[in-house]
Amino acid sequence: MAAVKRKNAPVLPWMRSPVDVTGMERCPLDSLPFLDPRLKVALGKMGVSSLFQVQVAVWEETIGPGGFERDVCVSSPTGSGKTLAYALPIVQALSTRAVKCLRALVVLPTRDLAVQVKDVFSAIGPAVGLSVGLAVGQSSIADEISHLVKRPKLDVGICYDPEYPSPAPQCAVDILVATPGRLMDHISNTKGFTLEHLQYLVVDETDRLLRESYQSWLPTILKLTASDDQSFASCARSFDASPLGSIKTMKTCGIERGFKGKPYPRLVKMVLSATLTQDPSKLAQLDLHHPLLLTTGPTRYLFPENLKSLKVVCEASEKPLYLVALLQSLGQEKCIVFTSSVEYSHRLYTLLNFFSDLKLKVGEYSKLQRQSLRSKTLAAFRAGKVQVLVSSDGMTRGMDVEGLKIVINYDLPAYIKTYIHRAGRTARAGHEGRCYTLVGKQEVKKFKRLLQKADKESCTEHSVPSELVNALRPVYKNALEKLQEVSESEALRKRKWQLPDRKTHD
Ligand SMILES: Nc1ncnc2c1ncn2[C@@H]1O[C@H](COP(=O)(O)OP(=O)(O)OP(=O)(O)O)[C@@H](O)[C@H]1O
Repeated sequence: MAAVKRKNAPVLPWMRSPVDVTGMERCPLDSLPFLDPRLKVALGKMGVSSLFQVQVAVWEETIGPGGFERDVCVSSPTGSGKTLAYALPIVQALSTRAVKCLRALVVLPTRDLAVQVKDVFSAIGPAVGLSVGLAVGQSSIADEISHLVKRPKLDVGICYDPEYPSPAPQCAVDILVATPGRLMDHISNTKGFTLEHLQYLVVDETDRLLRESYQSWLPTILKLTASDDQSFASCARSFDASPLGSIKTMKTCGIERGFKGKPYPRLVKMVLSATLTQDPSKLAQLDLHHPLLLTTGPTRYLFPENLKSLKVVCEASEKPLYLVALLQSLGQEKCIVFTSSVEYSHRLYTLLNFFSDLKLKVGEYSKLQRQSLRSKTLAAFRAGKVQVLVSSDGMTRGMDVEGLKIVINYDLPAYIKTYIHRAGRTARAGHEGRCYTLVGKQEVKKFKRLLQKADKESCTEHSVPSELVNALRPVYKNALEKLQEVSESEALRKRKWQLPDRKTHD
Protein backbone atom coordinates (compact mmCIF):
# COMPACT_ATOMS: atom_id res chain seq x y z
CA MET A 1 0.00 0.00 0.00
CA ALA A 2 1.36 3.42 -0.91
CA ALA A 3 0.90 6.69 0.93
CA VAL A 4 -0.63 9.35 -1.36
CA LYS A 5 -0.69 13.14 -1.50
CA ARG A 6 -4.27 14.44 -1.64
CA LYS A 7 -5.97 17.43 -3.26
CA ASN A 8 -7.59 19.91 -0.84
CA ALA A 9 -5.35 18.70 1.94
CA PRO A 10 -7.23 18.27 5.18
CA VAL A 11 -6.17 19.93 8.40
CA LEU A 12 -5.41 16.84 10.44
CA PRO A 13 -1.90 15.49 9.79
CA TRP A 14 -2.97 11.83 9.79
CA MET A 15 -5.55 12.64 7.13
CA ARG A 16 -2.92 14.27 4.95
CA SER A 17 -1.04 11.03 4.46
CA PRO A 18 -3.66 8.37 3.86
CA VAL A 19 -2.97 4.94 2.50
CA ASP A 20 -4.39 4.43 -0.99
CA VAL A 21 -5.86 0.96 -1.41
CA THR A 22 -6.44 1.16 -5.16
CA GLY A 23 -3.11 -0.46 -5.94
CA MET A 24 -4.06 -3.55 -3.98
CA GLU A 25 -5.26 -6.77 -5.54
CA ARG A 26 -8.48 -8.51 -4.64
CA CYS A 27 -7.62 -11.47 -2.45
CA PRO A 28 -9.18 -14.91 -3.01
CA LEU A 29 -10.39 -16.38 0.28
CA ASP A 30 -8.03 -19.36 -0.18
CA SER A 31 -5.07 -16.99 0.07
CA LEU A 32 -6.34 -14.88 2.94
CA PRO A 33 -4.02 -15.43 5.89
CA PHE A 34 -5.55 -16.52 9.22
CA LEU A 35 -9.11 -16.81 7.87
CA ASP A 36 -11.07 -19.31 9.94
CA PRO A 37 -12.18 -22.13 7.58
CA ARG A 38 -15.71 -21.93 9.00
CA LEU A 39 -15.86 -18.30 7.91
CA LYS A 40 -14.68 -19.24 4.46
CA VAL A 41 -17.65 -21.60 4.15
CA ALA A 42 -20.06 -18.94 5.43
CA LEU A 43 -18.66 -16.36 3.00
CA GLY A 44 -19.01 -18.86 0.17
CA LYS A 45 -22.71 -19.17 0.99
CA MET A 46 -22.99 -15.39 0.68
CA GLY A 47 -21.44 -15.55 -2.78
CA VAL A 48 -18.12 -14.08 -1.65
CA SER A 49 -15.08 -15.82 -3.12
CA SER A 50 -12.52 -13.03 -2.77
CA LEU A 51 -12.13 -9.86 -0.76
CA PHE A 52 -12.43 -6.43 -2.36
CA GLN A 53 -9.51 -3.97 -2.10
CA VAL A 54 -10.78 -2.07 0.91
CA GLN A 55 -11.56 -5.35 2.67
CA VAL A 56 -8.04 -6.64 2.07
CA ALA A 57 -6.58 -3.37 3.39
CA VAL A 58 -8.66 -3.44 6.58
CA TRP A 59 -7.85 -7.13 7.09
CA GLU A 60 -4.13 -6.30 6.92
CA GLU A 61 -4.52 -3.55 9.51
CA THR A 62 -6.52 -5.72 11.87
CA ILE A 63 -6.03 -9.47 11.63
CA GLY A 64 -2.86 -9.11 9.56
CA PRO A 65 0.40 -7.37 10.54
CA GLY A 66 -1.42 -4.23 11.77
CA GLY A 67 -2.89 -6.27 14.61
CA PHE A 68 -5.60 -3.74 15.54
CA GLU A 69 -2.87 -1.44 16.88
CA ARG A 70 -4.41 1.65 15.29
CA ASP A 71 -7.94 2.91 14.87
CA VAL A 72 -8.99 2.52 11.26
CA CYS A 73 -10.81 5.18 9.22
CA VAL A 74 -12.11 4.24 5.80
CA SER A 75 -13.19 6.64 3.08
CA SER A 76 -14.08 4.58 0.02
CA PRO A 77 -16.81 4.80 -2.62
CA THR A 78 -20.36 3.65 -2.12
CA GLY A 79 -20.75 -0.07 -2.79
CA SER A 80 -17.05 -0.82 -2.31
CA GLY A 81 -17.78 -3.34 0.45
CA LYS A 82 -17.17 -1.39 3.66
CA THR A 83 -19.61 -3.52 5.69
CA LEU A 84 -17.71 -6.76 5.24
CA ALA A 85 -14.46 -4.79 5.57
CA TYR A 86 -15.18 -4.36 9.28
CA ALA A 87 -17.55 -7.28 9.92
CA LEU A 88 -15.11 -9.99 8.82
CA PRO A 89 -12.10 -8.95 10.95
CA ILE A 90 -14.30 -8.44 14.01
CA VAL A 91 -15.92 -11.87 13.64
CA GLN A 92 -12.54 -13.48 12.97
CA ALA A 93 -11.00 -11.78 16.02
CA LEU A 94 -13.87 -12.89 18.26
CA SER A 95 -14.01 -16.42 16.86
CA THR A 96 -11.83 -17.69 19.71
CA ARG A 97 -13.61 -15.88 22.53
CA ALA A 98 -14.40 -18.09 25.52
CA VAL A 99 -17.09 -16.19 27.40
CA LYS A 100 -20.15 -14.60 25.88
CA CYS A 101 -20.46 -10.88 26.54
CA LEU A 102 -20.87 -7.80 24.42
CA ARG A 103 -17.55 -7.28 22.61
CA ALA A 104 -18.46 -5.43 19.43
CA LEU A 105 -20.87 -2.58 18.90
CA VAL A 106 -21.81 -1.26 15.48
CA VAL A 107 -23.74 2.01 15.37
CA LEU A 108 -25.72 3.09 12.31
CA PRO A 109 -27.98 6.06 11.66
CA THR A 110 -31.20 4.30 10.56
CA ARG A 111 -33.13 1.15 11.39
CA ASP A 112 -33.26 -0.28 7.88
CA LEU A 113 -29.53 0.20 7.53
CA ALA A 114 -28.90 -1.46 10.90
CA VAL A 115 -31.05 -4.43 9.86
CA GLN A 116 -29.04 -4.73 6.66
CA VAL A 117 -25.72 -4.70 8.54
CA LYS A 118 -27.04 -7.15 11.14
CA ASP A 119 -27.84 -9.55 8.28
CA VAL A 120 -24.19 -9.45 7.20
CA PHE A 121 -22.98 -10.26 10.73
CA SER A 122 -25.65 -12.95 11.07
CA ALA A 123 -24.42 -14.58 7.88
CA ILE A 124 -20.92 -15.10 9.30
CA GLY A 125 -20.99 -14.74 13.11
CA PRO A 126 -22.96 -17.90 13.98
CA ALA A 127 -20.50 -19.96 11.90
CA VAL A 128 -17.93 -19.41 14.67
CA GLY A 129 -20.42 -19.51 17.53
CA LEU A 130 -21.08 -15.79 17.91
CA SER A 131 -24.50 -14.32 18.61
CA VAL A 132 -25.56 -11.12 16.93
CA GLY A 133 -28.16 -8.76 18.37
CA LEU A 134 -30.14 -5.83 17.04
CA ALA A 135 -31.23 -2.77 19.00
CA VAL A 136 -33.19 -0.49 16.71
CA GLY A 137 -36.69 -0.36 18.08
CA GLN A 138 -38.04 -2.66 15.40
CA SER A 139 -39.71 -4.85 18.02
CA SER A 140 -40.99 -3.92 21.49
CA ILE A 141 -38.36 -3.00 24.06
CA ALA A 142 -39.32 -6.07 26.14
CA ASP A 143 -38.76 -8.33 23.15
CA GLU A 144 -35.42 -6.70 22.42
CA ILE A 145 -34.33 -7.04 26.04
CA SER A 146 -35.22 -10.74 26.06
CA HIS A 147 -32.77 -11.25 23.17
CA LEU A 148 -30.04 -9.01 24.54
CA VAL A 149 -29.75 -10.10 28.17
CA LYS A 150 -30.33 -13.41 29.94
CA ARG A 151 -30.00 -14.66 33.49
CA PRO A 152 -27.18 -17.19 33.63
CA LYS A 153 -28.39 -20.74 34.23
CA LEU A 154 -27.50 -22.16 37.65
CA ASP A 155 -25.64 -25.45 37.56
CA VAL A 156 -27.81 -28.42 38.41
CA GLY A 157 -26.78 -30.24 41.58
CA ILE A 158 -24.92 -27.30 43.11
CA CYS A 159 -26.41 -25.90 46.26
CA TYR A 160 -26.32 -22.07 46.13
CA ASP A 161 -26.28 -19.98 49.26
CA PRO A 162 -29.76 -18.43 49.58
CA GLU A 163 -28.12 -15.42 51.25
CA TYR A 164 -26.71 -14.35 47.90
CA PRO A 165 -28.99 -12.72 45.41
CA SER A 166 -29.71 -14.69 42.24
CA PRO A 167 -27.22 -14.02 39.44
CA ALA A 168 -27.66 -10.75 37.61
CA PRO A 169 -28.70 -10.81 33.95
CA GLN A 170 -25.80 -10.77 31.51
CA CYS A 171 -25.43 -9.77 27.89
CA ALA A 172 -26.50 -12.60 25.61
CA VAL A 173 -24.93 -11.31 22.42
CA ASP A 174 -21.33 -10.92 21.32
CA ILE A 175 -22.02 -8.35 18.64
CA LEU A 176 -24.68 -5.68 18.71
CA VAL A 177 -25.87 -3.60 15.78
CA ALA A 178 -27.77 -0.54 16.99
CA THR A 179 -29.14 2.88 16.24
CA PRO A 180 -28.18 5.61 18.75
CA GLY A 181 -31.68 6.06 20.20
CA ARG A 182 -32.36 2.44 21.13
CA LEU A 183 -28.79 1.96 22.24
CA MET A 184 -29.19 4.78 24.75
CA ASP A 185 -32.45 3.23 25.99
CA HIS A 186 -30.64 -0.02 26.78
CA ILE A 187 -27.66 1.73 28.33
CA SER A 188 -29.95 3.67 30.65
CA ASN A 189 -32.61 1.10 31.47
CA THR A 190 -31.75 -2.49 30.62
CA LYS A 191 -30.42 -4.46 33.57
CA GLY A 192 -27.40 -6.52 32.66
CA PHE A 193 -26.70 -4.53 29.50
CA THR A 194 -23.14 -3.32 29.78
CA LEU A 195 -20.42 -1.99 27.52
CA GLU A 196 -17.61 -2.76 29.94
CA HIS A 197 -16.25 -5.66 27.88
CA LEU A 198 -16.47 -3.83 24.60
CA GLN A 199 -13.42 -4.33 22.38
CA TYR A 200 -14.62 -2.97 19.05
CA LEU A 201 -16.69 0.07 18.22
CA VAL A 202 -17.75 0.68 14.62
CA VAL A 203 -19.28 4.01 13.67
CA ASP A 204 -20.59 3.39 10.16
CA GLU A 205 -21.77 6.33 8.03
CA THR A 206 -19.62 8.36 10.40
CA ASP A 207 -20.24 11.84 9.01
CA ARG A 208 -23.99 11.35 9.27
CA LEU A 209 -23.79 9.89 12.81
CA LEU A 210 -21.53 12.65 14.07
CA ARG A 211 -24.33 15.07 13.26
CA GLU A 212 -26.66 13.06 15.47
CA SER A 213 -26.18 14.01 19.08
CA TYR A 214 -29.10 11.94 20.40
CA GLN A 215 -28.74 11.94 24.17
CA SER A 216 -24.97 12.35 23.75
CA TRP A 217 -24.71 8.73 22.58
CA LEU A 218 -21.06 8.96 21.52
CA PRO A 219 -19.63 10.63 24.66
CA THR A 220 -21.66 8.14 26.69
CA ILE A 221 -20.18 5.14 24.90
CA LEU A 222 -16.67 6.54 25.17
CA LYS A 223 -17.11 7.25 28.86
CA LEU A 224 -18.47 3.79 29.59
CA THR A 225 -15.61 2.15 27.75
CA ALA A 226 -12.85 4.53 28.83
CA SER A 227 -9.72 2.69 29.83
CA ASP A 228 -8.71 5.00 32.61
CA ASP A 229 -7.78 4.15 36.17
CA GLN A 230 -11.26 4.73 37.40
CA SER A 231 -13.18 2.46 35.06
CA PHE A 232 -10.50 -0.21 35.33
CA ALA A 233 -10.74 -0.07 39.11
CA SER A 234 -14.53 -0.19 39.01
CA CYS A 235 -14.32 -3.22 36.76
CA ALA A 236 -12.06 -4.84 39.31
CA ARG A 237 -14.36 -3.86 42.18
CA SER A 238 -17.35 -5.39 40.43
CA PHE A 239 -15.45 -8.69 40.43
CA ASP A 240 -15.28 -8.63 44.24
CA ALA A 241 -18.97 -7.88 44.49
CA SER A 242 -20.32 -10.65 42.27
CA PRO A 243 -19.62 -14.03 43.76
CA LEU A 244 -21.88 -16.08 41.51
CA GLY A 245 -20.13 -16.99 38.32
CA SER A 246 -19.18 -13.45 37.35
CA ILE A 247 -17.23 -13.08 34.16
CA LYS A 248 -15.60 -9.89 35.40
CA THR A 249 -12.08 -10.32 36.68
CA MET A 250 -9.10 -8.00 36.73
CA LYS A 251 -7.44 -10.27 34.22
CA THR A 252 -10.35 -10.62 31.86
CA CYS A 253 -10.91 -6.87 31.88
CA GLY A 254 -7.52 -6.51 30.26
CA ILE A 255 -7.50 -9.61 28.11
CA GLU A 256 -10.99 -9.29 26.78
CA ARG A 257 -10.31 -5.79 25.52
CA GLY A 258 -7.44 -7.34 23.59
CA PHE A 259 -4.58 -5.74 25.49
CA LYS A 260 -3.07 -8.52 27.48
CA GLY A 261 0.22 -7.43 28.97
CA LYS A 262 -0.54 -3.73 28.45
CA PRO A 263 -1.35 -1.50 31.36
CA TYR A 264 -4.94 -0.71 30.35
CA PRO A 265 -7.30 -2.03 27.73
CA ARG A 266 -8.12 0.05 24.69
CA LEU A 267 -11.30 0.14 22.68
CA VAL A 268 -10.55 -0.32 18.97
CA LYS A 269 -12.57 2.03 16.75
CA MET A 270 -13.41 1.73 13.09
CA VAL A 271 -15.08 4.61 11.30
CA LEU A 272 -16.31 4.48 7.72
CA SER A 273 -18.09 6.51 5.10
CA ALA A 274 -18.06 7.21 1.37
CA THR A 275 -17.86 10.88 2.34
CA LEU A 276 -15.83 10.86 5.54
CA THR A 277 -15.72 14.23 7.22
CA GLN A 278 -12.38 16.05 7.42
CA ASP A 279 -13.61 18.43 10.09
CA PRO A 280 -11.16 18.19 13.03
CA SER A 281 -13.73 19.22 15.62
CA LYS A 282 -16.15 16.52 14.48
CA LEU A 283 -13.47 13.83 14.32
CA ALA A 284 -12.18 14.86 17.74
CA GLN A 285 -15.44 13.55 19.21
CA LEU A 286 -14.30 10.02 18.33
CA ASP A 287 -11.12 10.26 20.38
CA LEU A 288 -9.26 8.15 17.81
CA HIS A 289 -6.09 6.34 18.74
CA HIS A 290 -3.21 6.81 16.28
CA PRO A 291 -5.70 6.70 13.39
CA LEU A 292 -4.91 5.29 9.98
CA LEU A 293 -6.86 6.57 6.99
CA LEU A 294 -7.54 4.20 4.11
CA THR A 295 -8.71 5.87 0.90
CA THR A 296 -9.19 5.13 -2.76
CA GLY A 297 -7.21 7.69 -4.71
CA PRO A 298 -6.17 11.31 -4.52
CA THR A 299 -9.62 12.95 -4.80
CA ARG A 300 -11.82 13.37 -1.79
CA TYR A 301 -15.02 12.11 -3.37
CA LEU A 302 -14.95 9.23 -5.75
CA PHE A 303 -17.80 7.75 -7.75
CA PRO A 304 -18.14 4.01 -8.21
CA GLU A 305 -16.12 2.83 -11.19
CA ASN A 306 -19.10 1.74 -13.29
CA LEU A 307 -21.50 4.56 -12.51
CA LYS A 308 -22.71 6.62 -15.45
CA SER A 309 -24.06 10.09 -14.58
CA LEU A 310 -26.62 11.53 -17.01
CA LYS A 311 -28.70 14.70 -17.01
CA VAL A 312 -32.14 15.34 -18.48
CA VAL A 313 -32.59 19.08 -19.05
CA CYS A 314 -36.16 20.41 -19.16
CA GLU A 315 -38.37 23.26 -17.94
CA ALA A 316 -38.63 22.96 -14.15
CA SER A 317 -42.44 22.95 -14.36
CA GLU A 318 -42.33 19.97 -16.73
CA LYS A 319 -40.24 17.70 -14.54
CA PRO A 320 -43.18 15.37 -13.76
CA LEU A 321 -43.81 14.85 -17.48
CA TYR A 322 -40.18 14.16 -18.18
CA LEU A 323 -39.95 11.81 -15.25
CA VAL A 324 -42.91 9.72 -16.42
CA ALA A 325 -41.58 9.67 -19.98
CA LEU A 326 -38.17 8.60 -18.69
CA LEU A 327 -39.72 5.86 -16.55
CA GLN A 328 -41.68 4.61 -19.56
CA SER A 329 -38.55 4.52 -21.67
CA LEU A 330 -36.74 2.49 -19.02
CA GLY A 331 -39.29 -0.34 -19.20
CA GLN A 332 -39.76 -2.47 -16.10
CA GLU A 333 -36.34 -1.60 -14.68
CA LYS A 334 -36.37 -1.07 -10.90
CA CYS A 335 -35.37 2.45 -9.83
CA ILE A 336 -35.28 4.89 -6.93
CA VAL A 337 -36.52 8.44 -7.53
CA PHE A 338 -35.08 10.93 -5.05
CA THR A 339 -36.75 14.16 -4.00
CA SER A 340 -35.49 16.80 -1.60
CA SER A 341 -38.06 16.42 1.19
CA VAL A 342 -40.64 14.05 2.58
CA GLU A 343 -43.43 16.39 1.46
CA TYR A 344 -42.18 16.43 -2.12
CA SER A 345 -41.82 12.65 -2.05
CA HIS A 346 -45.40 12.26 -0.96
CA ARG A 347 -46.69 14.65 -3.64
CA LEU A 348 -44.69 12.96 -6.37
CA TYR A 349 -45.73 9.49 -5.22
CA THR A 350 -49.40 10.56 -5.24
CA LEU A 351 -49.05 12.21 -8.64
CA LEU A 352 -47.33 9.21 -10.25
CA ASN A 353 -50.16 6.98 -9.10
CA PHE A 354 -52.58 9.12 -11.15
CA PHE A 355 -50.73 8.31 -14.37
CA SER A 356 -52.94 5.35 -15.20
CA ASP A 357 -50.86 4.37 -18.24
CA LEU A 358 -47.71 3.99 -16.23
CA LYS A 359 -47.62 0.23 -15.84
CA LEU A 360 -45.28 0.34 -12.89
CA LYS A 361 -45.98 -0.17 -9.21
CA VAL A 362 -44.87 2.95 -7.35
CA GLY A 363 -43.97 2.96 -3.63
CA GLU A 364 -43.19 5.74 -1.16
CA TYR A 365 -40.36 5.60 1.36
CA SER A 366 -40.04 8.46 3.81
CA LYS A 367 -39.99 9.42 7.43
CA LEU A 368 -43.62 10.50 7.16
CA GLN A 369 -44.54 6.84 7.29
CA ARG A 370 -44.56 4.41 10.17
CA GLN A 371 -41.40 2.30 10.30
CA SER A 372 -43.37 -0.92 9.74
CA LEU A 373 -44.90 0.43 6.53
CA ARG A 374 -41.54 1.74 5.36
CA SER A 375 -39.84 -1.60 5.94
CA LYS A 376 -42.68 -3.38 4.15
CA THR A 377 -42.32 -1.08 1.13
CA LEU A 378 -38.58 -1.62 1.10
CA ALA A 379 -39.07 -5.40 1.21
CA ALA A 380 -41.52 -5.18 -1.71
CA PHE A 381 -39.01 -3.06 -3.64
CA ARG A 382 -36.22 -5.53 -2.95
CA ALA A 383 -38.49 -8.37 -4.11
CA GLY A 384 -39.36 -6.51 -7.33
CA LYS A 385 -43.06 -6.14 -6.42
CA VAL A 386 -42.59 -2.37 -6.41
CA GLN A 387 -40.59 -1.04 -9.36
CA VAL A 388 -40.37 2.67 -8.59
CA LEU A 389 -39.51 3.82 -5.10
CA VAL A 390 -40.00 7.53 -4.44
CA SER A 391 -37.79 8.50 -1.57
CA SER A 392 -36.40 11.42 0.36
CA ASP A 393 -32.80 11.40 1.52
CA GLY A 394 -33.44 8.97 4.39
CA MET A 395 -32.80 6.26 1.83
CA THR A 396 -29.56 7.60 0.47
CA ARG A 397 -27.19 6.25 3.07
CA GLY A 398 -25.83 2.76 2.79
CA MET A 399 -28.90 0.93 1.55
CA ASP A 400 -28.02 -2.01 -0.63
CA VAL A 401 -30.73 -3.19 -3.02
CA GLU A 402 -29.60 -6.07 -5.17
CA GLY A 403 -29.81 -5.55 -8.91
CA LEU A 404 -30.68 -1.87 -8.73
CA LYS A 405 -29.38 -0.33 -11.95
CA ILE A 406 -31.09 3.05 -11.98
CA VAL A 407 -31.32 6.05 -9.69
CA ILE A 408 -33.14 9.25 -10.64
CA ASN A 409 -32.63 12.61 -8.97
CA TYR A 410 -36.00 14.29 -9.45
CA ASP A 411 -34.84 17.21 -7.31
CA LEU A 412 -31.28 18.40 -7.57
CA PRO A 413 -29.30 17.33 -4.51
CA ALA A 414 -28.21 20.33 -2.46
CA TYR A 415 -24.75 18.94 -1.69
CA ILE A 416 -22.25 16.80 -3.53
CA LYS A 417 -22.28 14.37 -0.60
CA THR A 418 -26.01 13.89 -1.15
CA TYR A 419 -25.44 13.25 -4.85
CA ILE A 420 -22.78 10.66 -4.02
CA HIS A 421 -24.94 8.79 -1.54
CA ARG A 422 -28.03 8.88 -3.78
CA ALA A 423 -26.17 7.79 -6.92
CA GLY A 424 -24.32 5.19 -4.86
CA ARG A 425 -27.45 3.07 -4.48
CA THR A 426 -26.53 1.73 -7.90
CA ALA A 427 -23.26 0.61 -9.53
CA ARG A 428 -22.40 -1.29 -6.36
CA ALA A 429 -19.79 -4.02 -5.98
CA GLY A 430 -18.38 -3.33 -9.44
CA HIS A 431 -21.76 -3.63 -11.23
CA GLU A 432 -22.94 -1.09 -13.78
CA GLY A 433 -25.47 1.58 -12.94
CA ARG A 434 -26.90 4.88 -14.16
CA CYS A 435 -27.85 8.01 -12.27
CA TYR A 436 -30.19 10.38 -14.13
CA THR A 437 -30.67 13.91 -12.81
CA LEU A 438 -33.64 16.00 -13.94
CA VAL A 439 -32.17 19.47 -14.30
CA GLY A 440 -34.41 22.51 -14.73
CA LYS A 441 -33.08 24.93 -17.36
CA GLN A 442 -32.28 27.42 -14.58
CA GLU A 443 -30.35 24.78 -12.65
CA VAL A 444 -27.84 23.74 -15.30
CA LYS A 445 -24.98 25.87 -13.96
CA LYS A 446 -25.72 24.90 -10.38
CA PHE A 447 -25.60 21.22 -11.29
CA LYS A 448 -22.31 21.68 -13.13
CA ARG A 449 -20.79 23.41 -10.08
CA LEU A 450 -22.07 20.61 -7.86
CA LEU A 451 -20.38 17.89 -9.90
CA GLN A 452 -17.17 19.91 -10.11
CA LYS A 453 -16.87 19.47 -6.36
CA ALA A 454 -16.20 15.82 -7.09
CA ASP A 455 -13.84 16.68 -9.94
CA LYS A 456 -16.46 15.71 -12.51
CA GLU A 457 -16.26 18.17 -15.36
CA SER A 458 -18.98 16.88 -17.62
CA CYS A 459 -22.18 14.92 -17.49
CA THR A 460 -23.71 13.39 -20.61
CA GLU A 461 -27.10 14.79 -21.60
CA HIS A 462 -29.82 12.23 -22.08
CA SER A 463 -32.69 13.26 -24.32
CA VAL A 464 -36.21 12.05 -23.67
CA PRO A 465 -38.22 11.86 -26.94
CA SER A 466 -40.60 14.83 -27.18
CA GLU A 467 -43.40 12.60 -28.65
CA LEU A 468 -43.37 10.64 -25.41
CA VAL A 469 -43.60 13.84 -23.38
CA ASN A 470 -46.32 15.40 -25.52
CA ALA A 471 -48.44 12.26 -25.45
CA LEU A 472 -48.56 12.52 -21.67
CA ARG A 473 -49.85 16.11 -21.45
CA PRO A 474 -53.61 15.36 -21.25
CA VAL A 475 -53.09 12.68 -18.57
CA TYR A 476 -50.80 15.04 -16.70
CA LYS A 477 -53.44 17.78 -16.59
CA ASN A 478 -55.93 15.32 -15.19
CA ALA A 479 -53.43 13.94 -12.68
CA LEU A 480 -52.60 17.45 -11.42
CA GLU A 481 -56.29 18.14 -10.73
CA LYS A 482 -56.63 14.92 -8.78
CA LEU A 483 -53.45 15.71 -6.86
CA GLN A 484 -54.90 19.08 -5.91
CA GLU A 485 -58.05 17.40 -4.53
CA VAL A 486 -56.08 14.80 -2.57
CA SER A 487 -53.69 17.41 -1.15
CA GLU A 488 -56.60 19.54 0.06
CA SER A 489 -58.36 16.67 1.77
CA GLU A 490 -55.08 15.52 3.37
CA ALA A 491 -54.40 19.04 4.63
CA LEU A 492 -57.90 19.16 6.10
CA ARG A 493 -57.40 15.81 7.83
CA LYS A 494 -54.06 16.95 9.17
CA ARG A 495 -55.55 20.14 10.62
CA LYS A 496 -58.43 18.15 12.13
CA TRP A 497 -56.14 15.80 13.98
CA GLN A 498 -53.67 18.57 14.68
CA LEU A 499 -50.77 16.50 13.50
CA PRO A 500 -47.40 18.04 14.29
CA ASP A 501 -45.71 19.68 11.36
CA ARG A 502 -43.28 17.16 10.03
CA LYS A 503 -41.29 19.26 7.68
CA THR A 504 -38.07 17.37 7.55
CA HIS A 505 -35.50 16.62 4.94
CA ASP A 506 -34.96 13.02 5.88
N1 LIG B 1 -16.01 -9.53 -1.33
C1 LIG B 1 -17.20 -9.40 -1.88
N2 LIG B 1 -17.57 -10.19 -2.93
C2 LIG B 1 -18.78 -10.05 -3.53
N3 LIG B 1 -19.70 -9.15 -3.15
C3 LIG B 1 -19.39 -8.34 -2.12
C4 LIG B 1 -18.14 -8.43 -1.43
N4 LIG B 1 -18.12 -7.50 -0.47
C5 LIG B 1 -19.30 -6.86 -0.52
N5 LIG B 1 -20.06 -7.35 -1.51
C6 LIG B 1 -21.39 -6.86 -1.92
O1 LIG B 1 -21.21 -5.53 -2.36
C7 LIG B 1 -22.35 -4.75 -2.06
C8 LIG B 1 -21.93 -3.44 -1.42
O2 LIG B 1 -21.35 -3.68 -0.15
P1 LIG B 1 -21.56 -2.68 1.08
O3 LIG B 1 -23.01 -2.47 1.31
O4 LIG B 1 -20.75 -3.16 2.19
O5 LIG B 1 -20.94 -1.36 0.46
P2 LIG B 1 -20.53 -0.01 1.19
O6 LIG B 1 -19.14 0.30 0.80
O7 LIG B 1 -20.82 -0.12 2.64
O8 LIG B 1 -21.51 1.03 0.50
P3 LIG B 1 -22.17 2.39 1.11
O9 LIG B 1 -21.07 3.41 1.18
O10 LIG B 1 -23.21 2.74 0.11
O11 LIG B 1 -22.71 2.05 2.45
C9 LIG B 1 -23.24 -5.62 -1.19
O12 LIG B 1 -24.29 -6.13 -1.98
C10 LIG B 1 -22.34 -6.74 -0.74
O13 LIG B 1 -23.04 -7.95 -0.55
